[in-house]
Amino acid sequence: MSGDLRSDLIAAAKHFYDRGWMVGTAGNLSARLPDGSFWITASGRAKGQLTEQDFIRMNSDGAIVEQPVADSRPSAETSIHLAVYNCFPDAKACYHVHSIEANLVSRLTVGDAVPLPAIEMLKGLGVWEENPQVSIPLFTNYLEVPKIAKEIGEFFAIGAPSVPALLIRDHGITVWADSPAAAYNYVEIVEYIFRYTIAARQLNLDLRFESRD
Ligand SMILES: CSCCC(=O)C(=O)COP(=O)(O)O
Ligand SMILES: [Zn+2]
Repeated sequence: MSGDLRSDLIAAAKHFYDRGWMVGTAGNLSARLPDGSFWITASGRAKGQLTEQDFIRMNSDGAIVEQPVADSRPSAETSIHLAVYNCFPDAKACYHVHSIEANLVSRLTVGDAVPLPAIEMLKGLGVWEENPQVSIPLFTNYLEVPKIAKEIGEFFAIGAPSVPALLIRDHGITVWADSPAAAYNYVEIVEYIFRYTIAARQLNLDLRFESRD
């Protein structure tokens, strides 16, 4: 049955909603099936109360292949999920949430990449280095979502980022992973790092690495 992944998405959305990251219908989640199609949240649904009827199955060309509720529409940000799946063939889940911290961090950054503090939690995003110097790419939040998706696709066509995540300014994060469980963890880790970044800023902490020499 192709609907099994929806239970993972429902549980994740409920958790993210409870954390305050998917309030007021914000955010969208998708998970990809072995045939390349993916379940994605229908647009405008309350993410803390999803049921299996609140999803639409799309193919890799962006066409609807299964629609449990006739008048539902796929997420307004489906083009971003398509861009991610197109750029990262191993991605099996793509999660997008809106948190206050992500929005604040995007305002603290002038350029097109958010430098991440060199903290242990980076290992959870696959960064196993001494004093890692990594960043999350930051994209402009155009009103026209396909324009955001186009810039994401063009950027990742050049090369994969150090971490499986991106930030859209004044909007929110998107992560991708080889399973729904891993995408869930990536959202939690990125949000932790952003909370850390805001707290460090409030304490006037210098986040650059300092040796004892
Ligand atoms: C108040 S949410 C505004 C739209 C958005 O950014 C979002 O993530 C939810 O859009 P969807 O069409 O997926 O419900
Ligand atoms: Zn959004």
